[in-house]
Amino acid sequence: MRDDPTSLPLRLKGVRYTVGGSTLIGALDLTLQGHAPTVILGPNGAGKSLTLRLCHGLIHPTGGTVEWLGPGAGGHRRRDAMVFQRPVMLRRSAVGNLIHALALAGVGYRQRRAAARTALGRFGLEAIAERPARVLSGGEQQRLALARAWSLKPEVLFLDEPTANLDPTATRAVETMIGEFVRDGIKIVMTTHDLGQARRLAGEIVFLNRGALIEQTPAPIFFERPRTQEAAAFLRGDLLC
Ligand SMILES: Nc1ncnc2c1ncn2[C@@H]1O[C@H](COP(=O)(O)OP(=O)(O)OP(=O)(O)O)[C@@H](O)[C@H]1O
Repeated sequence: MRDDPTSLPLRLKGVRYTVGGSTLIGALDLTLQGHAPTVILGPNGAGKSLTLRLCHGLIHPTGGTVEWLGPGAGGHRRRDAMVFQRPVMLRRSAVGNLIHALALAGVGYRQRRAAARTALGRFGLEAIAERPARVLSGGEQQRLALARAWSLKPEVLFLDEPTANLDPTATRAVETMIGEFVRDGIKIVMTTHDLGQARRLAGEIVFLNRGALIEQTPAPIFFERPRTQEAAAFLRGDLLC
Protein backbone atom coordinates (compact mmCIF):
# COMPACT_ATOMS: atom_id res chain seq x y z
CA MET A 1 0.00 0.00 0.00
CA ARG A 2 1.32 3.40 -0.94
CA ASP A 3 1.07 6.57 1.08
CA ASP A 4 -1.88 8.90 0.61
CA PRO A 5 -1.92 10.67 -2.76
CA THR A 6 0.15 13.72 -1.91
CA SER A 7 -1.19 15.86 -4.72
CA LEU A 8 -4.80 15.68 -3.49
CA PRO A 9 -7.16 17.32 -2.81
CA LEU A 10 -8.05 18.41 -6.32
CA ARG A 11 -10.43 21.35 -6.12
CA LEU A 12 -12.65 22.66 -8.88
CA LYS A 13 -14.03 26.02 -7.89
CA GLY A 14 -16.69 27.79 -9.91
CA VAL A 15 -15.55 25.90 -13.01
CA ARG A 16 -17.31 26.82 -16.25
CA TYR A 17 -16.76 25.45 -19.70
CA THR A 18 -18.42 27.38 -22.47
CA VAL A 19 -18.17 26.65 -26.20
CA GLY A 20 -19.68 28.95 -28.81
CA GLY A 21 -22.01 30.59 -26.32
CA SER A 22 -23.26 27.27 -24.85
CA THR A 23 -22.42 26.62 -21.23
CA LEU A 24 -21.58 22.92 -21.04
CA ILE A 25 -20.29 23.00 -17.47
CA GLY A 26 -21.69 25.68 -15.20
CA ALA A 27 -20.14 26.93 -11.97
CA LEU A 28 -18.98 23.49 -10.84
CA ASP A 29 -17.66 23.21 -7.28
CA LEU A 30 -16.15 19.81 -6.62
CA THR A 31 -13.38 18.50 -4.37
CA LEU A 32 -11.76 15.12 -4.97
CA GLN A 33 -9.74 13.63 -2.13
CA GLY A 34 -8.97 10.45 -0.22
CA HIS A 35 -8.35 6.95 -1.55
CA ALA A 36 -11.91 5.78 -2.16
CA PRO A 37 -12.73 5.48 -5.88
CA THR A 38 -14.94 8.26 -7.22
CA VAL A 39 -17.47 7.24 -9.88
CA ILE A 40 -19.07 10.03 -11.90
CA LEU A 41 -22.61 9.18 -12.97
CA GLY A 42 -25.22 11.03 -14.98
CA PRO A 43 -27.28 10.81 -18.15
CA ASN A 44 -25.84 11.28 -21.65
CA GLY A 45 -24.48 14.77 -22.10
CA ALA A 46 -24.37 15.48 -18.35
CA GLY A 47 -20.76 16.63 -18.60
CA LYS A 48 -18.99 13.57 -17.16
CA SER A 49 -16.24 13.35 -19.81
CA LEU A 50 -15.74 17.11 -19.85
CA THR A 51 -15.32 17.08 -16.07
CA LEU A 52 -12.64 14.36 -16.29
CA ARG A 53 -10.87 16.30 -19.05
CA LEU A 54 -10.97 19.50 -17.00
CA CYS A 55 -9.53 17.63 -14.00
CA HIS A 56 -6.74 16.10 -16.09
CA GLY A 57 -5.97 19.43 -17.78
CA LEU A 58 -6.74 18.25 -21.31
CA ILE A 59 -9.10 21.20 -21.60
CA HIS A 60 -9.05 24.42 -19.63
CA PRO A 61 -12.01 26.04 -17.90
CA THR A 62 -13.38 29.23 -19.40
CA GLY A 63 -14.09 30.36 -15.82
CA GLY A 64 -13.14 29.28 -12.31
CA THR A 65 -10.11 27.27 -11.21
CA VAL A 66 -8.84 23.68 -11.12
CA GLU A 67 -6.20 23.33 -8.41
CA TRP A 68 -4.17 20.49 -6.97
CA LEU A 69 -3.86 21.48 -3.33
CA GLY A 70 -1.93 18.63 -1.69
CA PRO A 71 1.56 19.04 -0.22
CA GLY A 72 3.13 17.14 -3.13
CA ALA A 73 1.27 19.03 -5.83
CA GLY A 74 4.00 21.53 -6.64
CA GLY A 75 6.59 19.13 -8.10
CA HIS A 76 7.44 18.76 -11.76
CA ARG A 77 6.38 15.13 -11.96
CA ARG A 78 3.03 14.50 -13.62
CA ARG A 79 0.76 13.23 -10.85
CA ASP A 80 -2.18 11.99 -12.87
CA ALA A 81 -2.91 9.88 -15.92
CA MET A 82 -5.98 9.25 -18.03
CA VAL A 83 -7.31 6.23 -19.93
CA PHE A 84 -10.04 6.63 -22.53
CA GLN A 85 -12.95 4.54 -23.72
CA ARG A 86 -11.02 3.72 -26.89
CA PRO A 87 -7.34 3.51 -25.99
CA VAL A 88 -4.85 5.13 -28.31
CA MET A 89 -2.17 2.63 -29.35
CA LEU A 90 0.92 3.41 -31.39
CA ARG A 91 1.95 1.29 -34.37
CA ARG A 92 4.41 -0.84 -32.41
CA SER A 93 4.40 -3.83 -30.08
CA ALA A 94 2.51 -3.93 -26.81
CA VAL A 95 5.71 -3.63 -24.81
CA GLY A 96 6.92 -0.95 -27.24
CA ASN A 97 3.87 1.15 -26.37
CA LEU A 98 4.76 1.01 -22.68
CA ILE A 99 8.43 1.78 -23.34
CA HIS A 100 7.42 4.79 -25.44
CA ALA A 101 5.15 6.16 -22.70
CA LEU A 102 7.90 5.70 -20.11
CA ALA A 103 10.41 7.45 -22.39
CA LEU A 104 8.05 10.41 -22.74
CA ALA A 105 7.81 10.48 -18.95
CA GLY A 106 11.59 10.83 -18.77
CA VAL A 107 12.42 7.31 -17.55
CA GLY A 108 15.95 6.22 -18.57
CA TYR A 109 16.62 3.59 -21.26
CA ARG A 110 17.35 0.57 -19.06
CA GLN A 111 14.78 1.42 -16.44
CA ARG A 112 11.98 1.86 -18.93
CA ARG A 113 12.52 -1.57 -20.48
CA ALA A 114 12.46 -3.13 -17.01
CA ALA A 115 9.47 -1.06 -15.92
CA ALA A 116 7.50 -2.01 -19.04
CA ARG A 117 8.14 -5.73 -18.43
CA THR A 118 7.24 -5.34 -14.76
CA ALA A 119 3.91 -3.72 -15.66
CA LEU A 120 3.04 -6.40 -18.21
CA GLY A 121 3.98 -9.14 -15.72
CA ARG A 122 2.04 -7.55 -12.92
CA PHE A 123 -1.17 -7.76 -14.93
CA GLY A 124 -0.59 -11.08 -16.68
CA LEU A 125 0.05 -9.53 -20.09
CA GLU A 126 3.47 -11.11 -20.86
CA ALA A 127 1.97 -13.29 -23.59
CA ILE A 128 0.99 -10.29 -25.69
CA ALA A 129 4.18 -8.30 -25.09
CA GLU A 130 5.57 -8.66 -28.62
CA ARG A 131 2.27 -8.50 -30.52
CA PRO A 132 1.44 -5.37 -32.50
CA ALA A 133 -0.71 -3.33 -30.13
CA ARG A 134 -3.18 -2.24 -32.80
CA VAL A 135 -4.25 -5.79 -33.68
CA LEU A 136 -5.02 -6.72 -30.08
CA SER A 137 -8.66 -7.20 -29.12
CA GLY A 138 -10.52 -4.31 -27.55
CA GLY A 139 -10.25 -5.92 -24.13
CA GLU A 140 -6.52 -6.59 -24.52
CA GLN A 141 -5.92 -3.03 -25.69
CA GLN A 142 -7.79 -1.62 -22.72
CA ARG A 143 -5.82 -3.79 -20.27
CA LEU A 144 -2.63 -2.69 -22.02
CA ALA A 145 -3.68 0.95 -21.75
CA LEU A 146 -4.30 0.46 -18.03
CA ALA A 147 -0.92 -1.28 -17.57
CA ARG A 148 0.71 1.60 -19.46
CA ALA A 149 -0.96 4.12 -17.17
CA TRP A 150 0.03 2.08 -14.07
CA SER A 151 3.68 1.94 -15.23
CA LEU A 152 3.78 5.74 -14.96
CA LYS A 153 3.01 5.43 -11.24
CA PRO A 154 0.22 8.00 -11.14
CA GLU A 155 -1.28 9.04 -7.84
CA VAL A 156 -4.60 9.72 -9.54
CA LEU A 157 -5.99 7.88 -12.55
CA PHE A 158 -8.90 9.22 -14.59
CA LEU A 159 -10.84 6.58 -16.51
CA ASP A 160 -13.45 7.63 -19.07
CA GLU A 161 -15.92 4.77 -19.53
CA PRO A 162 -13.13 2.18 -19.52
CA THR A 163 -15.41 -0.77 -20.26
CA ALA A 164 -17.98 0.83 -22.57
CA ASN A 165 -17.09 -1.36 -25.55
CA LEU A 166 -16.18 -4.56 -23.74
CA ASP A 167 -17.94 -7.89 -23.19
CA PRO A 168 -18.54 -9.19 -19.64
CA THR A 169 -15.30 -11.21 -19.51
CA ALA A 170 -13.14 -8.29 -20.60
CA THR A 171 -15.10 -5.99 -18.29
CA ARG A 172 -14.35 -8.28 -15.36
CA ALA A 173 -10.64 -8.28 -16.24
CA VAL A 174 -10.58 -4.49 -16.36
CA GLU A 175 -12.47 -4.21 -13.06
CA THR A 176 -9.95 -6.60 -11.49
CA MET A 177 -7.13 -4.32 -12.62
CA ILE A 178 -8.92 -1.28 -11.25
CA GLY A 179 -9.27 -3.10 -7.92
CA GLU A 180 -5.51 -3.72 -7.89
CA PHE A 181 -4.85 -0.05 -8.61
CA VAL A 182 -7.03 0.87 -5.65
CA ARG A 183 -5.08 -1.54 -3.43
CA ASP A 184 -1.87 0.12 -4.66
CA GLY A 185 -3.20 3.41 -3.31
CA ILE A 186 -4.07 5.01 -6.66
CA LYS A 187 -7.06 7.32 -6.50
CA ILE A 188 -9.50 6.28 -9.24
CA VAL A 189 -11.88 8.84 -10.74
CA MET A 190 -14.00 7.27 -13.46
CA THR A 191 -17.17 7.58 -15.49
CA THR A 192 -19.49 4.74 -16.36
CA HIS A 193 -23.00 4.07 -17.60
CA ASP A 194 -22.98 0.68 -15.89
CA LEU A 195 -24.74 1.05 -12.53
CA GLY A 196 -23.66 -2.47 -11.52
CA GLN A 197 -20.07 -1.44 -12.10
CA ALA A 198 -20.58 1.74 -10.08
CA ARG A 199 -21.95 -0.35 -7.19
CA ARG A 200 -18.99 -2.74 -7.42
CA LEU A 201 -16.25 -0.11 -7.58
CA ALA A 202 -17.38 3.20 -6.13
CA GLY A 203 -16.50 4.61 -2.75
CA GLU A 204 -18.34 7.80 -3.58
CA ILE A 205 -20.62 8.95 -6.36
CA VAL A 206 -20.47 12.30 -8.08
CA PHE A 207 -23.81 12.73 -9.84
CA LEU A 208 -23.99 15.30 -12.64
CA ASN A 209 -26.88 16.52 -14.74
CA ARG A 210 -26.81 19.20 -17.44
CA GLY A 211 -23.31 20.31 -16.55
CA ALA A 212 -24.06 20.78 -12.86
CA LEU A 213 -23.12 18.84 -9.73
CA ILE A 214 -26.33 17.44 -8.27
CA GLU A 215 -24.80 15.46 -5.43
CA GLN A 216 -21.54 13.99 -4.15
CA THR A 217 -22.45 11.15 -1.85
CA PRO A 218 -20.86 8.00 -0.33
CA ALA A 219 -21.79 5.17 -2.69
CA PRO A 220 -23.85 3.01 -0.25
CA ILE A 221 -25.99 6.04 0.63
CA PHE A 222 -26.36 7.11 -2.98
CA PHE A 223 -27.75 3.75 -4.01
CA GLU A 224 -29.98 3.26 -0.97
CA ARG A 225 -31.16 6.81 -0.22
CA PRO A 226 -30.07 9.33 -2.87
CA ARG A 227 -30.28 12.85 -1.52
CA THR A 228 -31.87 14.42 -4.58
CA GLN A 229 -34.96 13.71 -6.65
CA GLU A 230 -32.86 13.80 -9.84
CA ALA A 231 -30.59 11.04 -8.59
CA ALA A 232 -33.55 8.97 -7.43
CA ALA A 233 -35.16 9.37 -10.86
CA PHE A 234 -31.88 8.42 -12.58
CA LEU A 235 -31.59 5.26 -10.47
CA ARG A 236 -35.19 4.34 -11.32
CA GLY A 237 -34.31 4.67 -14.99
CA ASP A 238 -36.58 7.67 -15.57
CA LEU A 239 -35.62 10.01 -18.39
CA LEU A 240 -34.06 13.19 -17.03
CA CYS A 241 -34.37 16.46 -18.88
N1 LIG B 1 -16.11 20.67 -27.96
C1 LIG B 1 -17.44 20.69 -27.78
N2 LIG B 1 -18.20 21.55 -28.47
C2 LIG B 1 -19.52 21.61 -28.28
N3 LIG B 1 -20.20 20.80 -27.44
C3 LIG B 1 -19.50 19.90 -26.75
C4 LIG B 1 -18.08 19.81 -26.86
N4 LIG B 1 -17.65 18.83 -26.03
C5 LIG B 1 -18.75 18.35 -25.43
N5 LIG B 1 -19.86 18.99 -25.85
C6 LIG B 1 -21.23 18.77 -25.37
O1 LIG B 1 -21.20 18.93 -23.96
C7 LIG B 1 -22.12 18.05 -23.35
C8 LIG B 1 -21.41 17.22 -22.28
O2 LIG B 1 -20.50 16.37 -22.93
P1 LIG B 1 -19.78 15.16 -22.19
O3 LIG B 1 -19.02 14.40 -23.23
O4 LIG B 1 -19.03 15.64 -21.02
O5 LIG B 1 -21.04 14.32 -21.68
P2 LIG B 1 -21.09 12.93 -20.93
O6 LIG B 1 -21.82 13.15 -19.64
O7 LIG B 1 -19.73 12.33 -20.83
O8 LIG B 1 -22.03 12.13 -21.92
P3 LIG B 1 -22.05 10.60 -22.42
O9 LIG B 1 -22.56 9.84 -21.27
O10 LIG B 1 -23.02 10.65 -23.55
O11 LIG B 1 -20.65 10.25 -22.83
C9 LIG B 1 -22.72 17.22 -24.46
O12 LIG B 1 -23.98 17.76 -24.81
C10 LIG B 1 -21.73 17.37 -25.59
O13 LIG B 1 -22.36 17.26 -26.84
